[in-house]
Amino acid sequence: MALVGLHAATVDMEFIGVEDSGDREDKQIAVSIISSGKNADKTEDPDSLIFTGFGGTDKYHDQPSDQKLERLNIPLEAAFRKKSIVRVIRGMKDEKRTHGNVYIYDGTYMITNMWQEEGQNGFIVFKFQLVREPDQKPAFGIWKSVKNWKNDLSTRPGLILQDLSNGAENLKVCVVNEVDKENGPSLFTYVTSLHHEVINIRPMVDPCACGRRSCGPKSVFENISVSSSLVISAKKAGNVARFMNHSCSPNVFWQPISREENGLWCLYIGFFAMKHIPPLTELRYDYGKSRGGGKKMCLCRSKKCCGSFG
Ligand SMILES: C[S@@+](CC[C@H](N)C(=O)[O-])C[C@H]1O[C@@H](n2cnc3c(N)ncnc32)[C@H](O)[C@@H]1O
Repeated sequence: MALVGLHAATVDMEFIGVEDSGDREDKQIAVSIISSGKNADKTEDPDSLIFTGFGGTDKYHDQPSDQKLERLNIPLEAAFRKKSIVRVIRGMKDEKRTHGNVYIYDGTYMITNMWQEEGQNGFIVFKFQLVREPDQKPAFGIWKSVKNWKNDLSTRPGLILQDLSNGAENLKVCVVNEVDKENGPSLFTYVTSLHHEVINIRPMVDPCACGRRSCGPKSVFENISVSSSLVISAKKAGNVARFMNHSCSPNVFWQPISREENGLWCLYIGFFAMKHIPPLTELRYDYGKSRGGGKKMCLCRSKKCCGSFG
């Protein structure tokens, strides 16, 4: 199938992608749509939407005449009749943006129904009902939920505590358990900086031997051995990173990093992305395994899960 066109239909950012269907009867079939979420497109249900057909409008975006089964309504009708899959991008107003919408790719849908009805101006419009295919990760639905939670955090499912940081962080750190009845850590202090004993690693300045003027001094670390039993523990106190879970298919990795603070070098644990991480994805790293295999049963549910960790 060759991609025939991606057509802009109205200024509300309603697009449909159309392919040559290879069928003599149905020359073109809709393969993707962008719904602006404005006008008559119903967006309350995150798993379905009603998409309004095209046509019947004038340059002032009024609708002075009926929509007909022509132009872009034809490939939509073909996708309905053939029960073919349509990729959907859904738009939503976002208060942080003064112009336009936020658009989110929401996976595959199927056109399950189409009908005609009287539109706002009294003329006939086409309506297409699209239902999201099952077993897909939430995308638009999550975005909508987060918007609702921002307005009223108590509506968030599994919420135990609204802000674990008690105002110490700019954004609230919610404690949520959607899995079982456990109530989260009882003896835990939220801290935003590392509480540590001074670790005596000092950089020494070494003049470079290359002789070039532009070349500055070299910094080398004083070769002292840090005790091999050095432990950074977040058991009783820590920040949000302390709640990151293990995964056998992690999206971040950890690394010790040293940072100078008031002339002293301090060790931290830094987390770095291993791949592109879409918004609202849980950050998880590989806890590793002790020799002879992990001691805890792993519930990471990734395809590559090896059953245990720790
Ligand atoms: C550093 S805490 C992570 C935060 C923890 N989920 C919590 O609510 O406090 C580590 C503990 O979380 C649990 N955990 C983390 N990842 C897990 C996984 N993939 N499977 C099962 N339990 C896990 C284990 O009980 C582990 O000892």
